[in-house]
Amino acid sequence: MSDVLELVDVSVVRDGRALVDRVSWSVAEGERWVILGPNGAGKTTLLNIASSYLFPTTGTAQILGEKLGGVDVFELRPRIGMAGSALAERLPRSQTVLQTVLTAAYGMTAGWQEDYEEVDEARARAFLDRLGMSDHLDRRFGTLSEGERKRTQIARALMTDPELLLLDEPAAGLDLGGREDLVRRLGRLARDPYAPSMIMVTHHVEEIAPGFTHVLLIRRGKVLEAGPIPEVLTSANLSRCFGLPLVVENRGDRWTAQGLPLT
Ligand SMILES: Nc1ncnc2c1ncn2[C@@H]1O[C@H](COP(=O)(O)OP(=O)(O)OP(=O)(O)O)[C@@H](O)[C@H]1O
Repeated sequence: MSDVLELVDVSVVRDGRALVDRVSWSVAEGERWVILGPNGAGKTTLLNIASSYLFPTTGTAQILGEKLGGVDVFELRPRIGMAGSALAERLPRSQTVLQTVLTAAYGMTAGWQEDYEEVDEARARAFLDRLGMSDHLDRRFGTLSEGERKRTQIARALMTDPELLLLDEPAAGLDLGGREDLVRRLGRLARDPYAPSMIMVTHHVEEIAPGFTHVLLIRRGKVLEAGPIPEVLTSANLSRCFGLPLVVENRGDRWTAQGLPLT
């Protein structure tokens, strides 16, 4: 298996502070990673490097076999699918759901044209169907609920047939039903052998979908642990990561975590 992402001794320094501090991390083809850590730990910073939008201050980052700094990022970016609130803010609110997904095939966030290929439209419809959005194809993106918006974004991220899929807090802001619906859909995607390698940022172990294979725990810019979920996602490691005593439980193929009561 080849690496889709390889960070060696990567730091990102801003105003004299390391947001990400000497991180070495490899993601092999087919792996599905979760990045877990408290607010401000550096999760989004890591994802921004993986998406080629942020270059390390020191260290080297290789994405899909290409070294950041030595490759034209405009050739690299279509190979990476992204869904997250930063991107959602750039999507025009007046575009329909179908248009929102279809424009991704042309590397755009906007610019509806009449001459999109039928084959692209069929693909967009199929991805939206998979994400449970078939009933909303003509709805304006700006009128969607948070959950519908997240699912549209994931369909959009898949549209370019990416080799690496990056999801930044896909379940943030969803109610219980919305979260569980999304986790089921992400689980189906994660278990699909033809789906791209995946990296998902989250704050909650409850949002880890079945089929995800690895977890990276980050705190204050440093990687605490990284490896297969059953080995790394322990009460001791999660307590260290979030800075308070936590009990992690695994039921079936899902995870929960609870703080111990104050004495
Ligand atoms: N451009 C910047 N200049 C200075 N500090 C920054 C910059 N971007 C991010 N930071 C800081 O870097 C730290 C890590 O930010 P990052 O967004 O990666 O954390 P995160 O783990 O994704 O947090 P959250 O869970 O709250 O989204 C934070 O303290 C943030 O305030």
